[in-house]
Amino acid sequence: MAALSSSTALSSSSVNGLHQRIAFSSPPSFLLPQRFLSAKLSLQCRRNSHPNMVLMEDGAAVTRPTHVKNETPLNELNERLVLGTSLEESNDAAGFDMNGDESTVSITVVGASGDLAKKKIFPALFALYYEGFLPKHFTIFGYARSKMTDAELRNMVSRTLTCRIDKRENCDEKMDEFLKRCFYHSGQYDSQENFAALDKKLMAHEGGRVSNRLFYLSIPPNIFIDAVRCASSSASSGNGWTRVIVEKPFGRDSESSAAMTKSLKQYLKEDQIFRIDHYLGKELVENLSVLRFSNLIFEPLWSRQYIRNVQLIFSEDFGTEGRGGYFDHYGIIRDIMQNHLLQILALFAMETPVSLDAEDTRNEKVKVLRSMRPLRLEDVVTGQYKSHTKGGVSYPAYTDDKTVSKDSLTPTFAAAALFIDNARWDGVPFLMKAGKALHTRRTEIRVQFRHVPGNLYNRNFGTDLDRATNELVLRVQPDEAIYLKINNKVPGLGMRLDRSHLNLHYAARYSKEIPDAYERLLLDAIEGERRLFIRSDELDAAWALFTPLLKELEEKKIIPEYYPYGSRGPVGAHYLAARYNVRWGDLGVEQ
Ligand SMILES: NC(=O)C1=CN([C@@H]2O[C@H](COP(=O)(O)OP(=O)(O)OC[C@H]3O[C@@H](n4cnc5c(N)ncnc54)[C@H](OP(=O)(O)O)[C@@H]3O)[C@@H](O)[C@H]2O)C=CC1
Ligand SMILES: O=C1O[C@H](COP(=O)(O)O)[C@@H](O)[C@H](O)[C@H]1O
Repeated sequence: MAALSSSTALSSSSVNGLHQRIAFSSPPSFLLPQRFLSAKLSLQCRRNSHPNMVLMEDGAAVTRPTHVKNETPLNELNERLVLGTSLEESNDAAGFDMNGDESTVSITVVGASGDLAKKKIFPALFALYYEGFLPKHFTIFGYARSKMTDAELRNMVSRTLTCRIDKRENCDEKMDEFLKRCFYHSGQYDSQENFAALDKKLMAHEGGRVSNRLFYLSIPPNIFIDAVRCASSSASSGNGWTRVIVEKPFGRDSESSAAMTKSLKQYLKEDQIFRIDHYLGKELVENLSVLRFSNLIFEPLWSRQYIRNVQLIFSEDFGTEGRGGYFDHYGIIRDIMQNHLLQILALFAMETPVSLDAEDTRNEKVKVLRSMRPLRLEDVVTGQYKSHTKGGVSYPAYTDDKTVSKDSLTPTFAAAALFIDNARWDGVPFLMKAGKALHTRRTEIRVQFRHVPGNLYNRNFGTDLDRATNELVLRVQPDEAIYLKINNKVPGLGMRLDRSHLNLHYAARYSKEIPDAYERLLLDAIEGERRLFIRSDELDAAWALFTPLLKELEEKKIIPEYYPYGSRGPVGAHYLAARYNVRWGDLGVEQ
């Protein structure tokens, strides 16, 4: 923050490096990044004599990747904590010393009375606490204009907390302990005085330790900058790190996004800004790189040579109920495509990063985004849901929402064809489809492969050869799964071919509940791991692709294709796909 000297900027690589771990489970040996460093693990880490390997409680060997630069021996880190160091060094130490007595982490949820705070942020913080991922000394503050006492905040938060389905031991006790660490401060978002009063309370809780502060901006975007300005001048840490999580929307186009970045950078350095895209915290999205880069059967196929098209599909079976005011200003392209789906696309299509370090991954994402063609109007179909009655139940039209104008042309559905003009992906259509009020709630990545050349079994497939190609599906949600459609012989004396799924169904394979995306991202922000957050040049590249299209849609007042609430969306999406010789994978009988 402006008030912070340059020495408060976090030097990321050493912290990231220490927290980036690879776990090898028992046979079959499968490579998984296991980045979590629980308080317990830090302790074990220090006890272990081998600098690169520790044993988890479940017996898995956990190693620190050898590529990590600037690794600081653990005992040296501890020594530095005790001896006192420059701010930058204490940043590293404080970030790592999750179990130590010397540092604290204070998390301030700005906009604590709001929907996102209740629905996602407090429950995620509790889950982290329950699992032992929060440091020994932490405090949570809610900040908003609403008048509330600490007890009222705790009461509000307690109604949102649940225990893991797979772990319920001591849950009530843990909730009580957690709630005792939650406090509330009422204030205006543009008041330095109010933030200064928050600062005093934070200091009292920090008790003279190295103070690390995380502010989560869970407020509407028009007040982001006020809040950052006040937090920076009146409530940033004096001797540790200060980080700010910023929620989307990051502007509405290239210009407004650049203006927001410029304003944020008046008060924060880029490495203090954690722009969140919660899709990057989803388990299956994290697994995308693992699947691709750690399996020989996939990595060599990942190009135009073998992949015919890629589909990124997001659908929700509910409308904008309750969020129409926000949504009408943005529409589905800005709400889902320009961020969530494009981020997945970038991860999918990027070249192999030099390492798992945040900057290496983000560099590759920027490169691939900058190799993409800006969207053209003819490659996009938009839609808006209309009312529909089914089984005696009436479902509203988008424009029935009182906060939406009756003549709104805002798309609640869009399908688009995107292209990456580089050697790997030349000519491969990347199709995106996102919609609200559709027939199902689902997010998936579909990879359709080419035909086997000169396939011996062509005549056994019948006339529709498309049906015989392989398809890899990553079902991000719900009911996470990765399955590969293959061709096999139907058992028996004849030669009949069938399509089957090789299926990694998470619920069947793993008994552990999958953490919510916000848990992963909050923990990353606390640990200073930036890999899953959006860097400003990524954001610029993402907006550059969509801004001309968004302007054209609005200037030409393009009328969306109306589709009934609960349907599969506009038929235009099929024509668009057909133009590129693609069939949407989510529509067939056999999905
Ligand atoms: N809700 C969701 O599911 C998602 C939200 N987001 C983003 O997260 C952020 C927070 O979202 P959400 O919790 O839904 O937002 P809310 O509309 O619930 O606002 C959060 C809090 O901000 C304060 N606030 C609201 N409007 C104003 C205003 N005009 N001026 C000053 N203060 C205001 C209110 O607190 P008080 O009056 O007490 O000060 C409110 O409780 C937004 O940027 C949103 O775009 C992103 C993804 C999903
Ligand atoms: O960012 C957003 O995401 C939600 C969907 O998130 P999910 O994790 O529930 O899939 C979407 O409903 C909302 O419109 C959008 O702003």
